Amino acid sequence: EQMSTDLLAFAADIAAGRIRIVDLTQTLRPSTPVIQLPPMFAPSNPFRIEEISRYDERGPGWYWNNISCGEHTGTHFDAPIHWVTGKDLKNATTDTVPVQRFIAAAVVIDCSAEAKDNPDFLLEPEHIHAFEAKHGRIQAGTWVLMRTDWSKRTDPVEFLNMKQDGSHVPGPSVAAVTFLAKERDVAGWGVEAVGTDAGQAFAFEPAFPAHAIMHGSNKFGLASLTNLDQLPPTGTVLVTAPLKIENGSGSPLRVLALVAA
Ligand SMILES: O=C(O)C(=O)c1ccccc1S
Ligand SMILES: [Mn+2]
Repeated sequence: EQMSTDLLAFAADIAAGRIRIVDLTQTLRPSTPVIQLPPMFAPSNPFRIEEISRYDERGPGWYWNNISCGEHTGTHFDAPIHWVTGKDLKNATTDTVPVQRFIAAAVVIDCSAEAKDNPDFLLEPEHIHAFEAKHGRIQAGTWVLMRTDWSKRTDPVEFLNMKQDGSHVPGPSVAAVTFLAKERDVAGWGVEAVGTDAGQAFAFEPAFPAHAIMHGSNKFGLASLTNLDQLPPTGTVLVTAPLKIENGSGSPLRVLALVAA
């Protein structure tokens, strides 16, 4: 097929605001919530930033910091190698996934009303069918983003919503993940919550289906997204390039959405 885009005209459209860039990234700071696992499992470290110098005796002409955090912190990318189901896949780490896969179309399924009433709301195939009836079939290689407005919960306690029996945050059912991975061959699955699976997904079969099935099918995850309410249901192009960490399972990243103005 002939290339359909004049790249310089595309750049001019961005500069002129004819293409809007929406930042889907949460600001990364020490208070950024990280996934809460049961105490028997090793935890992910929170984000840390320590000043090296700030135009002072430690470095008169410059300001810089040391930073550290788990790969799965804040708005982050899940590579297929992250889950045991993807452990034998080729080109499945952050440094080996073909970069062609880091720019792709996206659709947004709005579940904000349902999630407002029920923190344990699960996206089911019926919701996907209703979306497609209205907006057309989800094309192969497209990201599917679940809008829940969960990122509006700026208090980390509210955002994690931990109770005695674990976290209560929305996500996809096993059937929905299976449909998206197997019947629609999507690029990956993205959410606003701290992780791509629902808070109670440890009890699903298979457990953590958005990880087990998406990564086992060589697909990606995006977690802790924000501003999905600024995107149309279809027509967005996402830029999702993680840090090129050798053998990395994921990384914090800046997720940019390109939308026709
Ligand atoms: O990938 C993640 O950030 C994530 O959600 C996760 C990470 C490790 C273990 C379980 C989960 S559920
Ligand atoms: Mn992750």
